[in-house]
Amino acid sequence: MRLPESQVAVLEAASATDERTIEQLSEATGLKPETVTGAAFDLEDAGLVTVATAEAVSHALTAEGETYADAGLPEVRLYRAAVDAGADADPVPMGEVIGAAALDGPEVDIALANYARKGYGEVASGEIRADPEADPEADSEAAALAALVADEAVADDDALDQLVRRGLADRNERTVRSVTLTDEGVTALMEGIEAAETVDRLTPEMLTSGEWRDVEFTPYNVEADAPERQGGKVHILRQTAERVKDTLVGMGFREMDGPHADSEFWINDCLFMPQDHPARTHWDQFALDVAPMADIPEDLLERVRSAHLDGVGDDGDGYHSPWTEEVAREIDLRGHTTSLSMRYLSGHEIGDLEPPERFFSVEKVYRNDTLDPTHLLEFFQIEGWVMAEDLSVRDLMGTFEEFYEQFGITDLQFKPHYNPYTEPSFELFGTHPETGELIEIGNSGMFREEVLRPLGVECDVMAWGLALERLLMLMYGFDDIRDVHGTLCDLDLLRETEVLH
Ligand SMILES: N[C@@H](Cc1ccccc1)C(=O)O
Repeated sequence: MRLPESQVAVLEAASATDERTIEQLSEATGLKPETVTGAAFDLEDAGLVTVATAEAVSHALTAEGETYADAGLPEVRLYRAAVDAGADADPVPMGEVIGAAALDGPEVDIALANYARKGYGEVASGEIRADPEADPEADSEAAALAALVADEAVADDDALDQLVRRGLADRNERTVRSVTLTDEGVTALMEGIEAAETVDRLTPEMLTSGEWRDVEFTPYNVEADAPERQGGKVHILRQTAERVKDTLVGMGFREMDGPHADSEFWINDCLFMPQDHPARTHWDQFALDVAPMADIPEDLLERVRSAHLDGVGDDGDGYHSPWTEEVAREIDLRGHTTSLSMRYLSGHEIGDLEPPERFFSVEKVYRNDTLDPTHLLEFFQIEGWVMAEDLSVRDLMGTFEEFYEQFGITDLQFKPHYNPYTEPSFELFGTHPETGELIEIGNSGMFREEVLRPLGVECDVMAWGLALERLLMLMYGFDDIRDVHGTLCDLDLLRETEVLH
């Protein structure tokens, strides 16, 4: 029988009586594990070996686990310190024992929670008691921890599970394949096997010398285990942002850009947000301690000031509240990209605009929110507006329906809303594909006269700010935005999520 060299090597290293793992065979033959796996599968196809598959579980200490392996589990340290302080006879003040146990920060809570659970004693009204019968030497979690450090097998599954639950160890699973010779394999070996020299890659030398004509090529085995390679790829949020941009360009929009740190004038004042109104802090913007903005167009500044103080039009009315240029010139990180819409609509960005016009941006905004599954301190807003004669709310709704449909979202819901700068205003909602919950995906409306007049716009403008991350949640079913970006992101999720087209 003639077989490729690698198969001959594996066959010779395998045994009819003992299972040999791919790892062992790789060591015995000097071949790479993936080559051995490929050869083993080919030999199995030829009936010469069997390949068995098993899941092997192993545990490795986390950094926290390593710390406790050195210093001792917090609850054990607490018990020892309590006994030293005499708490096995009479209760002792907590503070004293915690100090003596050298427990610090979160370790205190960890120690207390596990102290009671393991029956080391109890803590009540600031005093600690230690059960004289308890034996820290018999602590099964401490024993499992010590065994893991020493690289020894741990038989106590409950203790291991508990370490994993406490975040002190990680559980790893991997597939282990083992090879055994079949009767045919043994016979073939006894009859003698000739190694056919095979070639696994074509080289330029083989081509020039003509040697390629005579060699035997190793067949590809696409099922062979191979090391996983993580190539770089464009972040899913960025991919979606690009798709949103393409979609809006396809709908006839042009892109706006502008400063992330901008004056309150463009962020708030142009939007008819009174300077002393909670709406100004409602954005909870990040204020920057930098020089105020000097170059605000004087005529526009004056018109905006007058809109705030006296209102717009004959029967207009202002806010009757203080308005100062100083506040208007202060710099914040923008809490929305509506600042860009103001810059463009004012004519100061790319000159005066004639209706109809459509603009958008997909850009970062910053808000001092509390982090939770649907909020980050920075996120991407899909800003947009349409300037035209005689726009109605139906145009606004129709535009959203057309836009979201491109992303497979067809169940939009609208809720009346209030913004100081639009009338009427609507919030948009979509249904989360996994949880079925309605989630807010955007805010919109028709800019009011008090916004448009000072900007010098004489026709209607409908506008919106949509959250890119929320769109992503509806498209992919993500339920925690912190998995997708920011410091807590889930790299495996990002690597494995298939891109939707
Ligand atoms: N600025 C609003 C969005 C919006 C833009 C334009 C008009 C209406 C609403 C927000 O951040 O929520």
